[in-house]
Amino acid sequence: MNQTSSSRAIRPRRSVLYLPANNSRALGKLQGLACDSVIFDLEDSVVPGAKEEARETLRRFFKDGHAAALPEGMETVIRINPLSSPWGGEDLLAARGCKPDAILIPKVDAPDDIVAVEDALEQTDAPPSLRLWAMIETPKGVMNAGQIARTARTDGARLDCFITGTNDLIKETGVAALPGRPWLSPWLMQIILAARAYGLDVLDGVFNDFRDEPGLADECRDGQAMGFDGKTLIHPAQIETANRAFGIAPERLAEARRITEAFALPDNTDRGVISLDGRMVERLHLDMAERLIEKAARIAARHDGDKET
Ligand SMILES: CC(C)(COP(=O)(O)OP(=O)(O)OC[C@H]1O[C@@H](n2cnc3c(N)ncnc32)[C@H](O)[C@@H]1OP(=O)(O)O)[C@@H](O)C(=O)NCCC(=O)NCCSC(=O)C[C@H](O)C(=O)O
Ligand SMILES: [Mg+2]
Repeated sequence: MNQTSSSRAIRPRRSVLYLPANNSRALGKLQGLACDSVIFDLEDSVVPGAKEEARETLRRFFKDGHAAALPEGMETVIRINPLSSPWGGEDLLAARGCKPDAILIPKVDAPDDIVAVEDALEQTDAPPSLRLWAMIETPKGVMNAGQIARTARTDGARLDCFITGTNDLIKETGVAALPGRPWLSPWLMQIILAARAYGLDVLDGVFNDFRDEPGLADECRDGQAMGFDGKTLIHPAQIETANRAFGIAPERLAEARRITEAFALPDNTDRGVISLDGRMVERLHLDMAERLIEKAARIAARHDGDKET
């Protein structure tokens, strides 16, 4: 069955932090961070000569229980190198052995790149709960985004989330990296549309200037308005800004509650459309309000978990 954006699982992915898998100091910091997800990177932040060391550091991190001890609800993702690269096969085996929540495939050009990883995982009896995330960051990836997202419809599919790789897209296309992303945005919107057509989450690319908080806040605001679920990050200093931008403001939550309460009134239970404060409100708005309330509850649960640790 096709999963639509209103039926997909709700999982806060406001702030998704990359961390080079061979950076032990950064790994040691994770426990105290409030990001919703972490991506342990074996790809671009690790030079070829350090790939094996990075895999080994990651294996130990998971084996010694450090991943299990992360704050409740923090999702763990491992970014492997492409299967077509000299490191991809070993990375996939190492990632599978770590048992993260998801494996992130970079530079996905076409559906076959997802299918190849799914097939390889089948050989290892990977549990059905292991998800796949895909980076859309090449011209072909953008052009084929709909077909790639469509693989999520097949039986046993693992694809769950797209990430836009804006640095690679800028490199591959020569598009200007300007504030407000005027030329990049049409491609980002295309990726968002493809993800939504098949019920996937979709995350915005990184903001490289990690000391420019106002710049990050602007880009997060734009990303949220474009429809992204959250932002990928490179530095702990960026987490709070992303959590705020992709979180749920009290006014939005209050409005959602008013919509659910209005539809629950005896006069309105059988009505498809009602009037609220001079505005038309339909059942699709009720669906949106219910999802927003559930998402707010999941975010609150994340923070309760943070307090306990
Ligand atoms: C960008 C950095 C290299 C900056 O590092 P550094 O100069 O060490 O920063 P600070 O001195 O300000 O760090 C302060 C402390 O915070 C820890 N730290 C830094 N970054 C992280 C992190 N990502 N996760 C956890 N902890 C972190 C430092 O260890 C310091 O701690 P301490 O020493 O105890 O004081 C660095 O931030 C970094 O490496 N970031 C991640 C880079 C990365 O993963 N890049 C690849 C993913 S982005 C990408 O590929 C985009 C995509 O594919 C595309 O195409 O767009
Ligand atoms: Mg990239």
